[in-house]
Amino acid sequence: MATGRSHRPATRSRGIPEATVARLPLYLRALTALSERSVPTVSSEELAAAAGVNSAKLRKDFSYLGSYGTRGVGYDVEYLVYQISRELGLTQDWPVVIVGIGNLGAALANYGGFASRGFRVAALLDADASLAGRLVAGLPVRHIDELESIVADNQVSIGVIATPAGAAQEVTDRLVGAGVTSILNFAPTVLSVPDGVDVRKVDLSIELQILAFHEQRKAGETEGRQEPDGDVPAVMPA
Ligand SMILES: NC(=O)c1ccc[n+]([C@@H]2O[C@H](COP(=O)([O-])OP(=O)(O)OC[C@H]3O[C@@H](n4cnc5c(N)ncnc54)[C@H](O)[C@@H]3O)[C@@H](O)[C@H]2O)c1
Repeated sequence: MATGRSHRPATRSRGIPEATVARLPLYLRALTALSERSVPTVSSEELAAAAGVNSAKLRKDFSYLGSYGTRGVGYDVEYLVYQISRELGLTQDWPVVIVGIGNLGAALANYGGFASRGFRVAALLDADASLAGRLVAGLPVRHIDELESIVADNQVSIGVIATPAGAAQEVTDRLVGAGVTSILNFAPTVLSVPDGVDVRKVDLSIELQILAFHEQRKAGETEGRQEPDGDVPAVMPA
């Protein structure tokens, strides 16, 4: 979910809808798995199932890329990997900085999936001077006061925030002031950013709360089925 003050259009350049953009990484993950198994072609139905998407939607999404597949053969896996990677801007490297190297920041720094997808961790930054110089995932933690020079020297355009919520806006302002235009925010707070800056928010606790909601409903349905006459709902509606 994008947050912040900036109003982003519903479609991106070349008229690709945001909803399609959001599914491209799902197709890419499924296609990469096929590519690793040296599978040359894939049908829209197979790929849709692997990506967890409806196949008509997949065909529509691929039509925005100008990719229609070949009847009876399907889509060329390698070419589609290239096309989607290019569309997502993954054919170039994106240096990122991670700010806040506590439990989460260190776990993110150790996550191999960034580098393998072209997101090079340029620096790890923290306000705690006692952490400076400590190696995390092979990189020395650097003091937040170095943020501006690191962003400029490495042409960083993506910042990852893993600080406590109370520090996240201040860190955002510094990142934006230094020239960062995309932020991945793990802190549980809404960030304000100027136009032209994209913010994506990741919050596992929100995902868990949604699962809790579904669990509660499932439990209610099961208990409801167990009622002898089924008249009395196990969970009273709010
Ligand atoms: N999105 C999620 O799913 C998810 C999951 C876990 C944690 N979190 C959030 O991630 C954040 C970090 O959690 P944690 O457990 O790693 O906390 P932590 O206390 O272990 O680490 C926070 C780090 O941020 C640093 N910091 C504080 N202010 C700073 C500033 N102004 N500039 C730079 N660094 C600063 C601290 O020195 C510390 O090293 C919290 O906001 C937490 O709520 C989110």
